[in-house]
Amino acid sequence: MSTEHESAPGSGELVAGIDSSTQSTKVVVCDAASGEVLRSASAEHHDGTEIDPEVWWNALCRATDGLLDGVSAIGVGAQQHGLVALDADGAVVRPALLWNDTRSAEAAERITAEFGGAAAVAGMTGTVPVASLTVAKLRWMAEHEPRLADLVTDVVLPHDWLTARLTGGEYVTDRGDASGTGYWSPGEGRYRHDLLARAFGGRSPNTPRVLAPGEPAGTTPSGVLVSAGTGDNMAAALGLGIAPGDVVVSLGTSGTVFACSGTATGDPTGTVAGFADATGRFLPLVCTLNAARVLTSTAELLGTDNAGFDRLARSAEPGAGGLTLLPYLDGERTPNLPGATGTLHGLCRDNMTPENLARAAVEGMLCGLAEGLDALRGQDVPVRRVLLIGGAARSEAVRRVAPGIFGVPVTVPRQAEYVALGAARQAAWSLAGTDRPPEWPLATEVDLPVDDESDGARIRQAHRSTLHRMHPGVHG
Ligand SMILES: Nc1ncnc2c1ncn2[C@@H]1O[C@H](COP(=O)(O)OP(=O)(O)O)[C@@H](O)[C@H]1O
Ligand SMILES: O=C(CO)[C@@H](O)[C@H](O)COP(=O)(O)O
Repeated sequence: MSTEHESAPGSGELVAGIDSSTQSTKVVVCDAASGEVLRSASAEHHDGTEIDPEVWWNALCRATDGLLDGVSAIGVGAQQHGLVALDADGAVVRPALLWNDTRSAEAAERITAEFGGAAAVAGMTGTVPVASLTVAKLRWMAEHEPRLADLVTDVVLPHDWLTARLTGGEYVTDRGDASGTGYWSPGEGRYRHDLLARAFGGRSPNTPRVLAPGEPAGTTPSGVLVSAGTGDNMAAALGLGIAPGDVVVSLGTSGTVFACSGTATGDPTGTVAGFADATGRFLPLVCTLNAARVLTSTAELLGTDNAGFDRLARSAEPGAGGLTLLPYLDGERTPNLPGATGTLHGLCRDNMTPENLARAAVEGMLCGLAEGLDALRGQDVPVRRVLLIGGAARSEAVRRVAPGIFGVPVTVPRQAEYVALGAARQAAWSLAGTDRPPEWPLATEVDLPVDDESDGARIRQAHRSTLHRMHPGVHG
């Protein structure tokens, strides 16, 4: 466990936000009125694509140990989509299957066809099922673990499970996280139990009650208010307080590109997931499976750490001497290539240097996300600037390369755990009982202009031609 920061408490009420993401749990304690972060801590999870939810609970307990004194309300943001399948006694029937587990890829294809095809299902739930979605994981379970599937009475998501652990009460969720299941309609604001039953062998298990934005979930046994919680990307949007024209690019385990929108989307190509947000609006989002770990794995290969990797990447020329990396190290979700592996293209004796390899990793990761920005534009989402967050946004190399590849100015907000901050802001909202969340100012660390678009365009073109050479079926 690490406690990262401590300063004098503010005068007002305190709220806490938790981010239970893929690699770790982070906690911030904030002043409820201003959002100023007063205390923070984190605890690691172990690697893998399935995990016993007790690991999240233990990490939450370690990270919050001694941190919550004086806190009046708490909120949980957590990784989206994970399947927590429970039996009649409330016990998990198997470890949770996470968003980055690709075993459900064929199941996703089958249910998309059964639901009437991509356009039809995008119209019903906003999102075309891929391996990540809860609905695909349920089908996989029904097909491959039928005896366990028979035991399932309730299906909840990671944040629902943690929230209920805090309250000791019924399972509840919010519209943001519910929208990532594949059996909830953001446009209609209701579950599609018919789709859930069709995916799960004809039977629809219980699903958590969907709370209204700002509605509390309950209290802890010691009387601390617990807010509804939400998915991690929805929490980040709330933590950043994004406005029209702002698009968030989050470089965590996943790479996500998202914006808030007043209208529900339903992209029939499946690239843009039509999620809901935590405030009553919508959150069109593109997700890649390979982001920060592309950099950390390349650093490991090169025998260096994050700082050394950064120095290498920054000393190579734009275009990495002709190297392109398709960084599908864990398969890929966008483009939908769950079984893919990575490709390093264009090697010759002259360009085969650690510097070029590091730079190709940065460019390859960012090119995938730039495709996401284009896909959002295709859904009429305005893209005026990118807000860059997540672990890999700390990388100086990423910061230098991103504006050129994205073709729009990039703002790096002041370093903070924005998922945890958004969960804390939701807690402050529930505590205040107001119609809207409290206004918390967003501080900027640096604004990065686009200084050489032509490099970015050239790099993206090289990335696209490698993609089409290796995966000719991918459109775009
Ligand atoms: N300076 C850096 N350069 C590259 N990657 C970094 C840097 N700092 C942290 N990371 C990586 O960011 C990732 C964690 O990011 P985070 O947003 O917390 O992920 P998640 O929310 O998915 O758990 C880790 O893989 C970590 O190694
Ligand atoms: O599946 C998605 C979004 O649809 C992921 O963004 C997960 O929500 C996990 O996020 P991180 O652990 O990378 O923050």
